[in-house]
Amino acid sequence: MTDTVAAPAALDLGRPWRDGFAALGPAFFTDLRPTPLPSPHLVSLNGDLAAQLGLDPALLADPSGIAAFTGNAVPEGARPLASVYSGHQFGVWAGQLGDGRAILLGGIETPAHGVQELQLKGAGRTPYSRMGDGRAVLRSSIREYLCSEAMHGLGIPTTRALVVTGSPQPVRREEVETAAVVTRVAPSFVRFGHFEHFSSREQLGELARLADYVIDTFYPECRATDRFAGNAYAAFLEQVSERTAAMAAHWQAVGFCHGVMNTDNMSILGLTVDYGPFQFLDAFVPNHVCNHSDENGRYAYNRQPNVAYWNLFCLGQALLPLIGDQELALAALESYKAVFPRELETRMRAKLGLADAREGDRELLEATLQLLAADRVDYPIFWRRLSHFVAGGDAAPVRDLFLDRPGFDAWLATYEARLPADRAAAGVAMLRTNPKYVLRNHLCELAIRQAKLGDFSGVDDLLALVQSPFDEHPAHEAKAGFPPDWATHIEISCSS
Ligand SMILES: Nc1ncnc2c1ncn2[C@@H]1O[C@H](COP(=O)(O)OP(=O)(O)OP(=O)(O)O)[C@@H](O)[C@H]1O
Ligand SMILES: [Mg+2]
Repeated sequence: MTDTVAAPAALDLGRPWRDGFAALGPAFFTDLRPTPLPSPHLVSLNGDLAAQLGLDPALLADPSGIAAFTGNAVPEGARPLASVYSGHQFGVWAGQLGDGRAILLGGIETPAHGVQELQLKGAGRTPYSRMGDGRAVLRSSIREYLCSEAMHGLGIPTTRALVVTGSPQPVRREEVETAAVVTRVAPSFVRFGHFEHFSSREQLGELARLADYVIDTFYPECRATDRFAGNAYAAFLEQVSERTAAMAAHWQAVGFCHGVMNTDNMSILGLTVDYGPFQFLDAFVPNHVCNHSDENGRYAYNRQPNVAYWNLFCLGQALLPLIGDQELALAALESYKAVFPRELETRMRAKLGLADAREGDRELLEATLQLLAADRVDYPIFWRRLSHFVAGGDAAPVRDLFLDRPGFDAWLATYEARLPADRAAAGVAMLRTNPKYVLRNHLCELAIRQAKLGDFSGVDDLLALVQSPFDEHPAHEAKAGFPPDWATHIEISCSS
């Protein structure tokens, strides 16, 4: 008699699966199953998101759930696949890339959020892995999981993260680490790079098919537009430009550095996607570069808005065969230049507690940022302390952040004169705009160190904090404080 190991029963998520991306056909992906990992275990489960998706958290955390979200068993009804895309990396055409370690399970119908796709990141090699091992390490998976939810908690469009599982399987990076899989959730994982792929190969039928799918599913208003002489593809480019502008404005306002804004990491839905070497600013250093692999500082914090436009330009070029007229494509991209500054001003005005727009606001904002940059003031702490001051507190905790006290006093006088009459109300609004808890690098680092020792409580604690970043969490006061000195020495690279 031979030993047979019974395959784990396929998990039934209890939600209908919908063929969205998969219906595009085989030119767009390769059907394949994830590669199993040994002895999988739960690292952290996002119960809030599970509930929003209509999934039973207990089911996800039981052995069949862990097997499914590690890629060891395919859920009933899912159709796993890896998609092909191309892209510009660090400003250079990189040719074909694709999901080298991400496997899409498919889309599920949710009770309140339409169809949401589930994707496993780190689920094994695919035809697009090139030299890679198809894996993600525990460290980077925890960072992605927490940051997705931190962005969502801040109201920033993003892919979400449902669960992280880990395995003792060694994975070689700068040192030997262990494997993990993060399950991401989004209405679609289509990137600019998907369009660039088919356009660069002059596969115009596929290009149109992809654009039509994305427009009909996510931008149906483009079909009925009277803009651009009714050109739906130009209207689509304009919509994507506007969403990307809104996303970039959010990033700048909150002090988020993405780190790898390659066109293959730009979502066609304007979601923040691919959390690798990201960082939330500690000190306000406008040209801060968070990715240690980015030697030329292409993706520095203050370059992100221009890079987003550059990336949109690549998308525009890719869509040109469909739009059919270069002038129309350029006109569609123009919206970025109008929407980004408007969105940024709106966000920054909210951070300052200014409900309405007035003459001189731009100068006030410029002066604020110059003062912060000159003294490399801690960005989140400045805004939070300012919020408390406006809500009725003392100015001293804000003033203490600056070396240039006369400069600060002069700024404060201008600012106070501009504040609305109802300062208390402005202060309350500011406390809901300027987060107390930000997923700083050192907080991730501490939770990761603990997780590597098998204790995942630090991950769960941080998840709870970043999911309600504007609330007080008295037991975690220290996590709202200044970063320790060692935080400046944390080196985050593309290695993940
Ligand atoms: N360990 C790996 N194994 C296989 N392919 C990889 C690996 N790491 C990255 N890649 C691939 O290299 C390309 C660029 O990687 P990048 O770091 O932008 O993406 P990623 O972090 O893997 O994934 P995503 O963009 O889906 O979040 C992508 O095609 C990606 O799939
Ligand atoms: Mg990527």
